Amino acid sequence: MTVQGTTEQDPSAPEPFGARLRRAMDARGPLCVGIDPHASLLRDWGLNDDVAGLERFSRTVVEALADRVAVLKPQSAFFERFGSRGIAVLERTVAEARAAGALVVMDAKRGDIGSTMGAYAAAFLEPGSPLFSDALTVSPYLGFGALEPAVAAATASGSGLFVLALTSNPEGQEVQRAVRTDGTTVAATVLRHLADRNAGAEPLGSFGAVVGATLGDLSVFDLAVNGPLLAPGIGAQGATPADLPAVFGEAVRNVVPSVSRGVLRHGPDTNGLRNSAIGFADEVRGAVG
Ligand SMILES: O=C(O)c1cc(=O)[nH]c(=O)n1[C@@H]1O[C@H](COP(=O)(O)O)[C@@H](O)[C@H]1O
Repeated sequence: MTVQGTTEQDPSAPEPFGARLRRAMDARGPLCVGIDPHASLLRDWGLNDDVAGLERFSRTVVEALADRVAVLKPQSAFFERFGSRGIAVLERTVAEARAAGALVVMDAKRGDIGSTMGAYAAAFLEPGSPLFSDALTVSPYLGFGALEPAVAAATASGSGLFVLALTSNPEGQEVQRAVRTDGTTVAATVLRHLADRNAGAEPLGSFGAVVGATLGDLSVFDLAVNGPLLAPGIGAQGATPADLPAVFGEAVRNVVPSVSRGVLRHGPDTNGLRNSAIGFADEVRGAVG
């Protein structure tokens, strides 16, 4: 309910993801490290490409980083490839990372018709679910409105979404930069929906966009969605923290740069992982101010 221009908060409502993320970014620096247990990384770490190797890898990343980086982002595919035992490792990874103080963004890129989207929302955004996470990556390419059950679940549980808008891979452009009959691009439409969802939220909305750090000048897009901008592509895909101001302009203050292999290649030594993450976080602070 709105009273004299302020929004009355239900004191029993969970704190929204956007507020929790802003605090974590201020306290720990704006950095997300991806947990992507590639078979090649398991090998490089001296681990077998099996469930035990997956568990050791994920535990090591959580032990090294969950008490110091703002966000950890497990990539579900690398766990799913081991079937139910891999999913069990993912469940433990999420729980242990959250218990150690990191916000967990589940990178599962889900998106389906609304009635099925409700089941994905139940899996990742409802408290009590074994894979409950602070936020989920979702695809709007069945229509932004099809994501409504996830928006509703996130609002109820104080979690968030990161909606694919302008992805870091070059192939994304044929879909995302396609021009609609009204002359706007598909990506601009996704960004506008996000701005609507986040209107009035303080200090930051809970509905973020995924916008690749690899994309060069994005000034034709209105990135002022009052929500976080998850920016993968730093490190292995060639972008650097120094690129962020030129890519994001004024919106850079809401960017959460994301690095996976660029940090993970410094394992299994926990100090190697920590120093790499600290190095990226310092570079981001230097570039963003
Ligand atoms: O949603 C994502 O995180 C994502 C979106 C995108 O546009 N590009 C992108 O690379 N990602 C993910 O970010 C991670 C990038 O990993 P690195 O290239 O190793 O840093 C992978 O887990 C990708 O699936």
